[in-house]
Amino acid sequence: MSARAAARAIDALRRGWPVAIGDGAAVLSLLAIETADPARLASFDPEARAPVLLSAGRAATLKLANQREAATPDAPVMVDRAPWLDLAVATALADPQLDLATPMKGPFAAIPVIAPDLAAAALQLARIAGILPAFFVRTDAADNEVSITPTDIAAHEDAARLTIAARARLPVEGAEATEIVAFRTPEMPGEHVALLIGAPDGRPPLVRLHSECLTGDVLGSLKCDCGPQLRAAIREIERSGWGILLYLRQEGRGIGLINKLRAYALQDQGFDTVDANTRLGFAIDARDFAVAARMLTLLGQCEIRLLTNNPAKVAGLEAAGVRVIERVPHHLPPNPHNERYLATKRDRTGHQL
Ligand SMILES: Nc1nc2c(ncn2[C@@H]2O[C@H](COP(=O)(O)OP(=O)(O)OP(=O)(O)O)[C@@H](O)[C@H]2O)c(=O)[nH]1
Ligand SMILES: [Zn+2]
Repeated sequence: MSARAAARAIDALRRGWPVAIGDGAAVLSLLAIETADPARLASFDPEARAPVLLSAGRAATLKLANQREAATPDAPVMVDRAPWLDLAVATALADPQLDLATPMKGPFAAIPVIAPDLAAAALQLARIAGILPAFFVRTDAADNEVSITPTDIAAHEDAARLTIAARARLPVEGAEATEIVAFRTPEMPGEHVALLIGAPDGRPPLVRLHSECLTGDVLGSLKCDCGPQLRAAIREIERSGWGILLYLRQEGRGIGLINKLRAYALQDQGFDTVDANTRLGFAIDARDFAVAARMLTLLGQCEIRLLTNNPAKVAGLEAAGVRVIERVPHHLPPNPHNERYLATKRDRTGHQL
């Protein structure tokens, strides 16, 4: 297992360099479409034979000729290479921003996915790297390519590797008796933090899992309810006597800031938050709440009350061994810009009202 391999692979993909994923039995060599250029594509695939790896959500959006219904939007699909499928066409396949502007060439045909486990790992790596989940693929590795295994990628998001790195007193607005605890793993670029608010009194703590939202938390975006929810959670925990706010670096429900902003651009075209993620080729919610469970466990809290409207957070914590004895609703008044977003969460992602 090499964490270094995953870090190098992420760096390579973002720079437009090829990466090989192998598991001993097979290898897939990948060139990310978002960061490729024509010269790199030509040297990666001189005979223009490499098929395109996409996610099922993207393939369904593109109405690929023989695309079978896949179980999840982030499952792998491969598209046969045709001579006219050059980088510009591949970019239109990868990037939904162009869907309404570019009349699709085609017909595109799906082929059986080569090395499905490796292909799924490749899409996961794209999400971690914050790039569009779309690649040219070859089934051999070139010399000098960064090479990586699915285990390396899994280690990158392995909650068990999380440890406490620092803690300090941090009076915050609305809760002056607060301590901040920062966590990290060797691999993860973003540090998760916990605010311990008030003093433990023997009762299970009131806990809020807050996923990072730069636009809402910091910039005051009205498109979502994150900023007000964050500040209200601190006040409510303080009022309850004591509890914990986990600030999880899961920007954009785990797809990263750039891809979230791509989803916002699709929302500007009329798609809702669910369809925008699917059209980009990501799961509707890519977060893994095992990381939150691990943080609570490291803080010695295995039984909690949870401030949320999202049953998936309850289920995620329970599955990772934290008992949620009560779900406490966390609603804030809507504004004209986030009404539709909140309605979509209620109607399509199981949020409770
Ligand atoms: N991909 C994507 N992410 C979004 C969008 N709007 C907000 N987010 C992200 O969604 C997350 C908000 O999550 P939370 O408020 O913690 O959780 P929740 O699932 O709404 O559940 P609650 O606990 O009921 O608030 C943050 O990571 C935001 O960046 C969107 O349109 N697309
Ligand atoms: Zn937000």
